[in-house]
Amino acid sequence: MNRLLVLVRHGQSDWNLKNLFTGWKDPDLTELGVEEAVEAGRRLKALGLQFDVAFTSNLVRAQRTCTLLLREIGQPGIETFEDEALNERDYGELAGLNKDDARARWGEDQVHIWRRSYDVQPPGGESLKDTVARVLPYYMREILPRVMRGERVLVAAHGNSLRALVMVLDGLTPETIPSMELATGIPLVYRLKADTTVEDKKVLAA
Ligand SMILES: O=C(O)[C@@H](CO)OP(=O)(O)O
Repeated sequence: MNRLLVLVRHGQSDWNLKNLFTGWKDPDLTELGVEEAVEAGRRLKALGLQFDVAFTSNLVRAQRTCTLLLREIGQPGIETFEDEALNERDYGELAGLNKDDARARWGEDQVHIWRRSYDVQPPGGESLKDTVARVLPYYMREILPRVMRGERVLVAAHGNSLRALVMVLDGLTPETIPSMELATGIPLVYRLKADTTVEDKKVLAA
């Protein structure tokens, strides 16, 4: 059985380019972001991968990435579910601030803790732990059962909502997750075992 699960972070957004904390704000893709989404499709196509269903967030950068990728692999319009459970981590009061300005104001270490620690919340926002607490139930309820039925599943989402999933799939811990980064537009191709753990993982980097 297939049990194919592909995770892809959206292509570069306007706010990635401007180095702004984004969270639940809704900027579109840049030209490079569009190209990254198309390139992700090309890499999946080169492996002959096709999908039965796709999941994305309710933010435009992930939705467009999903649409562009599916068009590139010749599957526009397959069943696609949009849900805020897959949204980026909410960056609270940091949203819209420049990351370098934040480092100058609060210090490199504090900003790194807000961005990459497991359980420290940025002011007014979600920690990765909070993000896991909303992404994981959605994965268990909506995504995993389809993978287990042999459907080939695409998830186009965000750096931290996907770090939440990768943490669980790869068995990372609060100590090891801070060094885990997800590049824009690079598909992670998982095959799962019948017991829902990972049989095989490929990172489709250049
Ligand atoms: O700003 C954000 O929403 C995220 C992703 O772009 O940033 P970070 O990598 O700092 O978690």
